[in-house]
Amino acid sequence: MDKIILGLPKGSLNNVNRGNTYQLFVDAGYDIKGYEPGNESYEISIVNDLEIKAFLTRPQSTPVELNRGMVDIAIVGEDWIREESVNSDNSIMKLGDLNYGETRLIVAIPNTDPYKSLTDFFRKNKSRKTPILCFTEYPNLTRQHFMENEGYKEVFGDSVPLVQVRGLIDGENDQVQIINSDGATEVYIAKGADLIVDNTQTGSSLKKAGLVELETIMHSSAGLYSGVNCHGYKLDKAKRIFDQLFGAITARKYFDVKFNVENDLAELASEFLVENKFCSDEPTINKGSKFSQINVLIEKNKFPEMLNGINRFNASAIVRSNVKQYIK
Ligand SMILES: Nc1ncnc2c1ncn2[C@@H]1O[C@H](COP(=O)(O)OP(=O)(O)OP(=O)(O)O)[C@@H](O)[C@H]1O
Ligand SMILES: O=P(O)(O)OC[C@H]1O[C@H](OP(=O)(O)OP(=O)(O)O)[C@H](O)[C@@H]1O
Repeated sequence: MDKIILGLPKGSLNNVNRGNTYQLFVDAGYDIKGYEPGNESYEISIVNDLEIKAFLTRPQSTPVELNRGMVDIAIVGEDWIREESVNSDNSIMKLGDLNYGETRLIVAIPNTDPYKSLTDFFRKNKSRKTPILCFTEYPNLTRQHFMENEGYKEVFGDSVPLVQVRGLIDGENDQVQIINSDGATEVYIAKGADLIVDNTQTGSSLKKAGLVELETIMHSSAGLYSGVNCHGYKLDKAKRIFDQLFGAITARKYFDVKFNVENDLAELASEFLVENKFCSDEPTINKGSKFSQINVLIEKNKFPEMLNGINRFNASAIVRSNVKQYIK
């Protein structure tokens, strides 16, 4: 049987301070080699799951690889999937969101500009002689967003903004030019651009460049996606991989807590835990000669409240551990 081919992201989605995909695989129980952040190889091995063959992919190119069947599944930000899908239907399917690598794609301008919105920007630039320049890594989403903007429609109607990707130029409205950037997009404002469209996470890059957000185009986070070749047993396998990864993500929100109460208080303590939803289905009770050990999986943010609550049952030997995997 052919192995399922998995694309793993290079860049921010495998950066210890941003979206540590490597750590996610480790936490999910995969013995993964060649994908350590900052030291990735092009071929990555998952030693304890030989049904998977993994390659490094650049998120920008991942949708193309999924659409052409070069990889069967991949982890990538939704922003790149949408950028690829603007002008055509594709066969990429989202297996599920992984809730990290969260960014927003935004339109930004210099913080000294007077504009209140993109509509305001287009209205106030109606009569200018020079073209409006916008740099971005996401020219398709930018063009779509501009064409849906009230101000753009008022000034330019249905005329399609010009898009330039290196030597390739498309579109008719050369008064609004959207130019492809390969990174460090914020800097284009200092070099003479009017607008940029870029993703932001903490906002520090925008601040450093003296820019402010005008509006949000979309929210993005990392997800597992399948491509044109992912059918039958590969799709089943893909779903199992997603569950295993998502189990590790879910587990990060939980503690595994054990404590002792005297046997005659065990039932009351258990009822208290169920009533307050301080457990998954129900607490597990291990009865000893004098004491019962009670075990619950509890959401981290509920732990302090639970600790207060179990005081009344004279809880002792309270042990709290992190959870590595929780498939609900
Ligand atoms: N600061 C960030 N924090 C978390 N995720 C981010 C951040 N910046 C970008 N991302 C997400 O990571 C994915 C890849 O981003 P991007 O295309 O900017 O490449 P990159 O991570 O900078 O790597 P490269 O060096 O290959 O360009 C996108 O889906 C994006 O939303
Ligand atoms: O809001 P922040 O926390 O500052 O993060 C956002 C920045 O991170 C990414 O850039 P990256 O540093 O990967 O460099 P790049 O622009 O060259 O892609 C992204 O393109 C933004 O510029």
